Amino acid sequence: MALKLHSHIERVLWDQHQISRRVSELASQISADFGGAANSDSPPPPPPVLVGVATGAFLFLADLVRNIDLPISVDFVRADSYGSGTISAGAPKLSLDLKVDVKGKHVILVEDIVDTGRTLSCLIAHLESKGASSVSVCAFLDKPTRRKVHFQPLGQGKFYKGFECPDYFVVGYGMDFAELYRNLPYVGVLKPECYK
Ligand SMILES: O=P(O)(O)OC[C@H]1O[C@H](OP(=O)(O)OP(=O)(O)O)[C@H](O)[C@@H]1O
Ligand code: HPA
Repeated sequence: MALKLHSHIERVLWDQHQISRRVSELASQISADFGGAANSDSPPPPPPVLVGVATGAFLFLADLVRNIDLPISVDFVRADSYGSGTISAGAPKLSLDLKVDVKGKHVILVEDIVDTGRTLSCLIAHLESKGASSVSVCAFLDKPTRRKVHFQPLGQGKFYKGFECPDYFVVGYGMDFAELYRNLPYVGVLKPECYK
């Protein structure tokens, strides 16, 4: 395998400019939805807790929260199912739990990618069991053609999506293959020889 990172990429699907534009649109949408109407007499909803799904969401979460104009909290969970391969190994296991108490709070789960839907389905159920009053999902990429498990946001929660992803195993902007390529600033598809 060649040493230079970018030479491993066959095709870029979303570059840095497209990513940053879309992330700021998502952040504006969240700020508007959770900020309350400027001309309303009713109090704004309590600020949400943004929960990043480690490890893949780390860059998306960092960019998203810096564009949200509300006093939010940030936390992490981890649910492992892919190991070092490209196929989901089945039911995910929670291996890192929340620090923040989400009881009675609005939570936004921040994901890099939704594929089979197993991770989100497991995490939404977990947050419900912890008493969250709503759970929204903000996923940078959605691969709907791969869905195996239907999940639904909890309560008044919404599903915010960055881009719809074709059925490729993608890397970059937090997403890995065998724990590599997370540091690519764009999303791309690896050259076939790099999947070995
Ligand atoms: O919809 P699903 O089929 O459940 O797949 C989506 C999940 O898979 C990846 O996580 P992974 O388990 O690979 O861990 P990582 O975030 O550490 O890369 C990705 O970050 C999502 O969390
Ligand atoms: O396409 C993908 N890339 C990286 N991680 C993933 N987890 C599910 N799908 C993917």
